[in-house]
Amino acid sequence: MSATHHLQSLVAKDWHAATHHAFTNALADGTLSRAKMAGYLQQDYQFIEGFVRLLSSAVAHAPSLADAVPGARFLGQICGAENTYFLRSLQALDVSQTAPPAPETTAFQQLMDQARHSGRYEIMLSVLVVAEWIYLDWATPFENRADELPFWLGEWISLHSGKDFSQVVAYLRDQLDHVWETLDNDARAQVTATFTQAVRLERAFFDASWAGFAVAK
Ligand SMILES: Cc1ncc(CN)c(N)n1
Repeated sequence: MSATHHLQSLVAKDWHAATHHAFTNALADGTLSRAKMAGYLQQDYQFIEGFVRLLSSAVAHAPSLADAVPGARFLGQICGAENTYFLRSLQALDVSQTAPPAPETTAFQQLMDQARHSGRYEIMLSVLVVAEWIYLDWATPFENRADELPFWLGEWISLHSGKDFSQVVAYLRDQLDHVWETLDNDARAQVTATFTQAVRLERAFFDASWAGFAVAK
């Protein structure tokens, strides 16, 4: 079993809850209210800011240029198509680009900052793998529905499914699988704790999104 499958197996319950969530089910069948999607996007746009800094740091810590290039390409995708998606969606939903951070957002920002400041590639990867793999898992079964939905729902599925995004997740997992082999038991325990916490926070973020974040006009 690969290291990343082993880590996933340790948090199977939270993983399943985060990838089969009422929020994403409603998003994919088009029944998610505009207000819930708007609240989610306002919070998630703040998550993206920390994510970009974390991914940039992981690119800087990659052991070789070959290991860095797919991460740098993904950074371009987040800062390009994904950033534009947020701005277009928030505008279409007629809400502000900014909102006070919810506790679930702050918790994620703190974990990402901690991972970035650790200066350790494997800790950065632990958060990145969880964040992208969970999204690939929930979005992939809905890939064929994206075109029938309003763009602020459909494009969120398209951005997190398909061949290119699967390759991003495969790359991040491969990086973590390789570095895991070089780690001693203490370092593995720290990766496990970070991975576990990231999965918990993903689940909590969807729980709060489904309950409904306050929407800033
Ligand atoms: C909270 C969260 N986790 C992951 C992703 C996937 N990029 C996201 N947009 N937001």
